[in-house]
Amino acid sequence: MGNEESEYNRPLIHYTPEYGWLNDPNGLFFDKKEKLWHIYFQYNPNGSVWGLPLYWGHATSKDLVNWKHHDLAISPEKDDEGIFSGSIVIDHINTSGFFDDSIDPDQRVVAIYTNHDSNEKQTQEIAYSLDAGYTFTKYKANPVIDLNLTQFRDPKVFWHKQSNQWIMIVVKSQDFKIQIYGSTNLKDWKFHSNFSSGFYGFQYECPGLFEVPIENSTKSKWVMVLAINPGSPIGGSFNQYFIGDFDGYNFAPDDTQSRIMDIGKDFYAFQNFSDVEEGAIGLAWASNWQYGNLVPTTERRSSMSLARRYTLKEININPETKILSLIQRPIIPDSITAVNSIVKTSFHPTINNILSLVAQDSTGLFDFKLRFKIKEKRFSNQEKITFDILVQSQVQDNEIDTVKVGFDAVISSYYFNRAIKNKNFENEFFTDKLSTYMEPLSYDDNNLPVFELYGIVDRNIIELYFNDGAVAMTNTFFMNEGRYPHSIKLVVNNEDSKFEFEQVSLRHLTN
Ligand SMILES: OC[C@H](O)[C@H](O)CO[C@]1(CO)O[C@H](CO)[C@@H](O)[C@@H]1O
Repeated sequence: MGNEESEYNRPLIHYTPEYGWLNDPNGLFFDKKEKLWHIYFQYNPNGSVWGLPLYWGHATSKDLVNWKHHDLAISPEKDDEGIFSGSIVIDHINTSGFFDDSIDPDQRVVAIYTNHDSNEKQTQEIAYSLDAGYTFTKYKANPVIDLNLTQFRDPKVFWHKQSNQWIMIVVKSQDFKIQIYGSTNLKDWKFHSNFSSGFYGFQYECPGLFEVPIENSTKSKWVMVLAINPGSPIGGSFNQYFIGDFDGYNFAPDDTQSRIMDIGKDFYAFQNFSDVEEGAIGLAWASNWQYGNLVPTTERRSSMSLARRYTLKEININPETKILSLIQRPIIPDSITAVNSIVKTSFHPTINNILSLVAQDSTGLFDFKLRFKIKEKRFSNQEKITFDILVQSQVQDNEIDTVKVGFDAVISSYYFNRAIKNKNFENEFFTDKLSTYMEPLSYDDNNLPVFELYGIVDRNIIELYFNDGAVAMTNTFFMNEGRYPHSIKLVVNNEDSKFEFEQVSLRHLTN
């Protein structure tokens, strides 16, 4: 690993720019010809804070964890302007007329983005690429949609085969309207409808609409995603989503439920990839506008989340009711292997019988997977029956920094704690304790409740997936200068722990 100071808290497999500021993922697409993933992103190359001029940065990957940086993809015309968020589609049948037969149908790349001009006016523009997504030419008749507004942005476009048209999902941000437009050629757009629902917060941002397969079924549903910032129930930025049907003109939600995509503090501006060969894959910006510009990394600020595969499944939210929910599973290639690990197929922890994986010459990359049952179903509410996974730094100046995730069997809830006394970072909005109630994933033959937990730690970010992706929680954390994860421990808090682990895997990983 890069041992220089600025690298100790730079994630290994979560995308970060080489230098500068990154926020929203943009233009995510899969090049089917090259089998290559492309991410673009909101990028300030001139400093590690958000600022104009703002560009589309660009990176590519064959496996969604090893990224190759490329030159700026789309640039504003003036230094006090920004190429704000947007998306990319592959215009296979050349509806736009931008391409000739020399361009492979799987590489007919058209970007749709918000141009934020010096008067703060926000209009929707398009640009096409004749080299499969590395350089772009702006459409000579831009903008393609101009409502003379300053809060009108973040177009997510896709081909809706059922109604044979391009669909744009874009927000009138502070009017709390998701607007749906249609087009046959990406140049001329017709307003179809508005959709408003869920938490309003201060403003809508980064909307999206994508089809998600239902597990163990041939059916799928449409998922509308919507970013809110500020105004998250846990502070600052978050993504909510709605499940429903889409006919090419109107989105009809199944219910009035607003569902939260990721209950952590650092998962924002989610976008799904265009032209994925099967299913639904997406990722988000792993930070929060409350403190994103202030976190104690210097050369660069923030990273993307891991890419995740999305499905829908009915999950119990209480003993009586199941609801259809997004299931998220991180995409981790086999090239990520264990340097050392502790794997058990059955483990009964006690206060003195713990598991501790210590990495020599740590990469800072770890994961853990637990499947456990609780041996009793009734507890007095004065009891404390918990286990903890402790992610700890190396000892430095006789101190050690810890991030932990645990489970309390009495209230059937996971908890997370990233409270670290960091001399360089103190922020009132950097919420350090989070939790979620979980119904059991299943019950064993003796009707004992079974739960699962998967976590991946990558130097200064931890992604948690509860009950096989039924709930996800993404958080950054900042250990003191030079410190980063060196060990993982599984501990319990009482002598006769009521936990029976059917599976424990603690791994120190290398990429
Ligand atoms: O100054 C940017 C402001 O904080 C916005 O709320 C951030 O907006 C987003 C969301 O993070 O970032 C983009 C711009 O970088 C914009 O297109 C998108 O709506």
